[in-house]
Amino acid sequence: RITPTKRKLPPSPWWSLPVIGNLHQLGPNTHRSLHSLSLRYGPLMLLHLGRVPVLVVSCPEVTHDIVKTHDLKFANRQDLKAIGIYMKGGRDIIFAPSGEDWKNMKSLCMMHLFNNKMVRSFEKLREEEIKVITKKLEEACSSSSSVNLRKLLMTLTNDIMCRIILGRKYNSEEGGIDIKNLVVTLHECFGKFFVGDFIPSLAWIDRISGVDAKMEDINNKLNGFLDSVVQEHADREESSDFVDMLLSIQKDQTKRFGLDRGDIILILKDMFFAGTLTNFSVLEWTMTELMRHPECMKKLQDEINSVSAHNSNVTEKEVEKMDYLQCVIKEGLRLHPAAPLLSRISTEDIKLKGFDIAAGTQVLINASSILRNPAIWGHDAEEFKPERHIGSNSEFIGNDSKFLPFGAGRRVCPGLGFSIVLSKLTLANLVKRFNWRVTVGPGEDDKPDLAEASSGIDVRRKFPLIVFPSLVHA
Ligand code: HEM
Repeated sequence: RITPTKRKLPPSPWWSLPVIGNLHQLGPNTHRSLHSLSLRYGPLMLLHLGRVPVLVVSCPEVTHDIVKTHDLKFANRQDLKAIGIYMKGGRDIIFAPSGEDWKNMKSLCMMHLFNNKMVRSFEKLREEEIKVITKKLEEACSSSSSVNLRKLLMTLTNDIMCRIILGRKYNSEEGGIDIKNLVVTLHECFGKFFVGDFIPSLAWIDRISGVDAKMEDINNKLNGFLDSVVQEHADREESSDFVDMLLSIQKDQTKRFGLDRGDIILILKDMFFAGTLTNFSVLEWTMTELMRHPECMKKLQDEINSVSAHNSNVTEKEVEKMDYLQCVIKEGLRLHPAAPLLSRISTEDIKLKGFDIAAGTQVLINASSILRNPAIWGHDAEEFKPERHIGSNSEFIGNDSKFLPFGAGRRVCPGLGFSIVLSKLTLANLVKRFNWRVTVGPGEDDKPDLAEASSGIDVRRKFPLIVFPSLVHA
């Protein structure tokens, strides 16, 4: 290990308090506070959150070192109390340390859910569900009533995921438990401040304040619900969805890699936990930006109409020909990455940009700060400008460390292909069929706001996007 006296440490804010360290310098939107601090202390900055050293990275060069060059040494994520409650000692994909089990589970999801062929096979299902929401929007148009677009998009993405993963929809309209409400509450619990994570000697405060118990409670509810769904599948003959596939692997004794009921529940929980809020949030933010930039909305409408001239819904084949749509989605994700902070932990002592980083240092890559950096994106970095992506080589997969809305390296998001197809199809249909306003009639300031709210993991609009749609060809 590097001896403390010889260490060259990254800059730290000078105002660090006893016991809490730099905790008081973080506001409710952590990615924003970290960005402001990095403007003063540089793109590689060491904070002390209570007793925990946290390296904050806000530049693509060091990000590349972490997620590519030294990927193996940064392959694990930080260990938090909420994660312990979520995993209950089991094996999952999002938080588990990288190793054989994690690799097998991730490959299993890639093979049976997220490879290109599987993603394409869900085309009809996606188109059916999009028709359901366009019908609801048409009804709102005819009665000139407002629509909570967040609620609609959340239902859409959740219904699609439920059908693909669990075989049918689980929402309040279908009766019974609404899985998305459980997932949203679980996310909110992750966003709560667990004192014990940073000041272990004060961990008792979490028990008294009830954050532990609330998280345990919601986690148990979600586990219980998923367990009952798995049992329903185990009790029937037919085999058609992802749960059936997981159960068949569990039964197959010849497989090198075995799954038990706890593993199956954790994999399913991961899919909903990682896929629910991210998907709708990207769509809600992109619609927000399009409504704030009518010239971009018009350009997108023109592209969609030129490729998809008929009167019915846009299809996936058509969407693939739309270059500007791709730029719009990239720009939406650039300004509003659903997961603005990528979490890692160093497993060995290492040098980064000449600084000594000790093993066990938590690392937060501030993807959102990199995605808005004027030195990278130009003086108009804060502006929504899809044209900046025309001819760009930055792919969603994380080949370019300045554009990492889905992360990169071995921990890259496995659901990205699925999400991009869904985002494109949904957006194309919403924009082709409807005009959008935030007020009933022509208003002076007809623009949705950009206020953010962070749950600690994701960043969504602070207030749901309430809109008045009208039919384009009315
Ligand atoms: C627009 C939608 C989405 C966005 C923006 C997004 C973004 C991300 C990001 C930034 C990460 C962290 C990557 C890293 O640390 O390098 C991640 C991880 C992950 N995502 Fe997504 N995601 C989306 C949709 C989904 C969906 C639909 C699923 C599954 C149904 C999913 C499953 C996962 C899983 C399992 C991980 C953990 C991967 C690992 O640790 O190896 N995501 N996602």
